[in-house]
This record gives sequence, structure tokens and C-alpha cells, in this order.
Amino acid sequence: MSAVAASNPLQRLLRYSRPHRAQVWQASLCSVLNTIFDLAPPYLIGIAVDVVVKRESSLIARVGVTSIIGQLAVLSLLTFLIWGLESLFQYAYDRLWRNLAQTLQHELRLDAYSHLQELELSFFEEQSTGTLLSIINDDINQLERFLDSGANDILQFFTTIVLVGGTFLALAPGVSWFAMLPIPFIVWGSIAFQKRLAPRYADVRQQASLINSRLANNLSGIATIKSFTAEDYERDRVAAESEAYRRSNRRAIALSAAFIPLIRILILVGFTATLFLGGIEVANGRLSVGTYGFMVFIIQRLLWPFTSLGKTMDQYQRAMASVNRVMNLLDTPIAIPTGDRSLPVHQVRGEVSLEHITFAYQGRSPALEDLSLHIPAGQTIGVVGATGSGKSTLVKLLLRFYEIQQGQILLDGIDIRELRLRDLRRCIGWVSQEVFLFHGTVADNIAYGSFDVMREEITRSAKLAEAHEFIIELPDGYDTIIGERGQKLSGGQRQRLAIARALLKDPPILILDEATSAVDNETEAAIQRSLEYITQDRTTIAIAHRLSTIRHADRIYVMDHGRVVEQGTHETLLNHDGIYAALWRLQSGVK
Ligand SMILES: Nc1ncnc2c1ncn2[C@@H]1O[C@H](COP(=O)(O)OP(=O)(O)OP(=O)(O)O)[C@@H](O)[C@H]1O
Repeated sequence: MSAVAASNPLQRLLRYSRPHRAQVWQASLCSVLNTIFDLAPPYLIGIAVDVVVKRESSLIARVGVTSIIGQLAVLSLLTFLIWGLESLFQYAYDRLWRNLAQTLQHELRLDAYSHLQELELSFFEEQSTGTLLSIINDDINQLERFLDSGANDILQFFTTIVLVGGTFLALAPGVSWFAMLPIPFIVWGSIAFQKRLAPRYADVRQQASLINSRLANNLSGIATIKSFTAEDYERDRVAAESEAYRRSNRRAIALSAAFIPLIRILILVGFTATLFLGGIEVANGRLSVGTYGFMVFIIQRLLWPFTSLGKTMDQYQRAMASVNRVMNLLDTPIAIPTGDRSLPVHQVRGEVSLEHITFAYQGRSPALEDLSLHIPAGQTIGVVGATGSGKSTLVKLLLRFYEIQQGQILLDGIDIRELRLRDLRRCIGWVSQEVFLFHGTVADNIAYGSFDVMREEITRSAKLAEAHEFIIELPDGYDTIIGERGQKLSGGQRQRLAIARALLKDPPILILDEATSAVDNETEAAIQRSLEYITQDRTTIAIAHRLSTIRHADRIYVMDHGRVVEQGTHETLLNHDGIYAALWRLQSGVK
């Protein structure tokens, strides 16, 4: 994963909120108005005192209401109104910010997932599923905690500082600097503090993803854990990861918990300074008692929000540690870019040429070396060879799961790198060695990739794949749920569903990578018969260890250590009396 985000994570996050600018403005306005109304009580108290002390010459009296009862009634009404508005705006900003948080989270998650899907296979081989899951789930959810209240807290903080600070300056400009004294220190301290906290939160996220990988891995390997009675061993491993997570969090907490008490000390300095120096000023007759009292009272309103700023900054750091991880994922370049030449499926003839292909997996010696083969449109070729000789690799290169290092692969004479990836893959039906089925019904799985087909077509493909018989015996037939990864089916049944799925796609090119390795001889013979029909007018590449599966192929390629070492029809290869002939004798029991 690329390590460095293109720009500041917050800026990138803000870019996501651009389309929702109107909502951001509305929410901000509600936050500010709520703070204004929230700050009203001290002023209302001031007006009340004014009413009872100055009576007919009070502030309210000056607008026309002279009786004390009348003035107090106006004041009470005003209080109701202000309280009501405060609550109303609180509801509005809370709802707006939280909905915005949900929207941003939703959009970011979708973007991250879409990008992830476009990344090449080798990326997934390097990353653990748990790590990726923790980014798309936990890290994105982490954002919610900050977005829900963070923006509002910051806005309310600044509104309070401006309003209270402004009042302070207006009423007692000479001494207001006492109260303001700690502010620069608090700001400087906060920044320094957060800088130290950031790496600790990054570590927390890292540990969270490690424990996630362990859990994801163990859950998918639960049968193996049980069969090796490794439950205690795995429990200890999970405990170790969980302990590391706890330790990492403790380190972050140790620092983060110190933040608010430290700010309080600075506030105390400001408060005491005001108390002490202001008192001296009063004693010396340079400051009125009333102003002194007001200052001591209001300084709390001015400095107190700084403690909540600490909490917000803490949430911000946690969120940014997560944003960084999400953004790094979004920044990961797609190593296998799509070409831009389109090739609609119905126009594909199916001629495939591999010309002097050399390919090595990252950090490995070449899996294929200077390999060439040509498959005329509509023909069937068989590929055989020892384990690890590169048969599956060849197929994966044709699907462009990996990029070849030398040579070229042509489909109907076009370099596959020029083709749109989706067009290329749409014209290939691939029954892989390890069949993957999704949680859902049998019918859903057969129709996977051909999403809008009729039930009859599904049944037809299942019949061709020799799967119909066993499907109708399942509890709910085609509507039977087969469990995650198709766990509730046998290996051979899974293979037959995969064949049915590939056939339903009706691709011009069909790849069968040991597609019948898990079925019994009888079923294989049956599948063979239907394959003869299925492969009639499409290019087929059949990889097999069992040579009987491919003996009727138009051409058979024998691979060894990433090279084609023999090729020809079954008969010519037998006559050649090389590796193939020896293998055939071994498998058919002929001496
Ligand atoms: N994703 C991968 N990363 C690194 N090396 C790989 C990867 N996949 C396969 N290999 C290596 O490439 C070589 C060829 O593997 P490939 O799967 O093509 O063999 P195969 O002929 O299909 O074998 P089998 O008959 O066992 O299926 C092997 O040495 C294997 O270890």
C-alpha cells in the first residue's frame, strides 16, 4: 500500500463534503445560533438584576415597559423564547451534522470498496483480508465519532471565544489581558500535544487491524483449528494480539488523559492571575468592584471551552489516524490499468495467441519462460504438466490478473493490454481450481455474473454441467442456501455449480482449470459428454491432471518448469513416446 497520502487527510476529507456544501452551511449556522442562545443566561441575569436594581430607569423600561411586573414578564418571555430557540437549534445542528457524518461515511466506504475491487490480485496477496476489512469497516466507522460532534464543537468553541472575549474587551479592556494570558499557551500546548499523540493513535489502528486479520483468518480456518485441536493455541495467539492492542491503547490513553488536566492548570493560572491582579487593581481604586466581580465570573466561560477543545482534538487525532489509512488505500495505484479498446462479447471469435511470454511472480523465479502457443478460434486445447509447472499461471495471465514481463497475449489479434479489462474478462468463462461460491441459493450462484437470466436457462446450464440431478435432491432444490463459500456442498457439487455458472455466461472462451478433479469417474464421463457439446463452438482451454479428460482435445500442450515441452494430438504425443506417453501409460495402467 502506498504509504503517503497525497495531501493532508483533513483536506481530503473536506473534499468529500464539497457536494454537501449547503448542508454544511446550514449545520454550521445552527451550531453558531445555538451557542449564541446558550450564552444568553448570564446576560439575562444581568438584565434581571438591572430590572430590580434600577427599576423604572432599567434597560427594559427604556423600551417602554415601566412596571416591574411588566418588565419581569417581558424578561420571562424572552427567557422562554431563548431557551426554546436554543433547544431547537441544538436539535437541528445535531441532526444535520450526524446525517452528514453518515453520508460522508457511506460515500467514503463505497469509494474505498470500489477502488479496492479495481486493485490487482497481487495486492490482495500482499494484504491480509482482516487488514482490508478493518480499513473499510472500523476505520471508516471511526470517522463517525469525530464527524458527529467534532465540527460542531470547533464552531461552538470559536463562537464562544469571540462572543465572550468581545464582551470582556468591551467591558474591561484594561484588565482583559489577564484572562487572555493563558490562551496562547493553551493553543501552543495543544498543538505540541497532538503531534505526540498522532503516532500513538496510528499505532492503535495498526494493532486493531492486526487483531482483525488474526480473527478473520481463524474464522475461515475454524475446521482446521478444530481438527488439530488447536483451540488453546489460537486462543493464546488472539490473546497476544488483543494484549498488544490494549498496550497500544494504554500508551495513547496515558498521553491523552493528561491533556485536559494540563489545560486546567493553565486555566487556573489565568483565573488566579485575574483574581489576584484584579484584586490589587480594585484595592488601589483603579477597577470598580462590579467589573472585578463580572471578570472573575466570566473568565470561566471564556477559558472553560478550552478543555472541551482538548477532547475534540483527541477525537480528531483518532479520526485522522483512520482517515490516513482509508486515504492510503484510495491512493494505492491500480497496477493493471484497463485498455480503452472495446470488444463486445458477440464480436469475439476466440482466437488466442501467446507469443514468447515470460512471467515471474514478484520476488520469484519465472513461472513461465518464453512460452508460445496458438489456439485457433473454436478449438479445444488441453494443458497438462507436473504440479507447479505454470498451467494455472498461464490462464491467469490470459485473464490479465497479472501483467506479463515479456512477450504478448493476443485475442483475435489484439494485444489484451489494449482491451478494456471488462470486455476481456466478459468473454472468458473461467472455472478455477478453487471454486468460490457465494452465500446464497444454488440458483443465485449459477446466475452469478449473468444476473438477469430466467430460471429455465439456469436449469439448462445445470443439466449441461451434470448438476441438475443433485440440485433437485437438495432440501429446497434451486432455492437451497449453500452457506458461505458453498460450505454446505461437497467438493464435486461445488465444481459442477461452477461449471454451470461458466456455461450460463456462454462465453466465447472457456477455461476449465481442473474443473472435474473433484468428481467421480462416472460424473466425469457424463460431464465429458456434455463438454463435447459445450465446447463445440467456443475456444476451450482445459487443464487437467487426469489425461482422459483432455485426450480428445484438438491439441495438447505438455508443460514443464514454465515451458511447453511437448505438443500435439493425443495420438501424435503417444507416438512421440515422451513425457505424455509415459504419463498416459501410468494413468491408464498400460505397460
Ligand atoms: N500468487 C503467486 N505468487 C507467487 N508465486 C506463485 C503464485 N501462484 C503460483 N505461484 C508459483 O508459480 C508456479 C506455477 O504455479 P501454477 O499455479 O501456475 O502451477 P500449476 O501448473 O497450475 O500447478 P498445479 O497443477 O499444482 O495446479 C509455482 O511454482 C507456484 O509456486
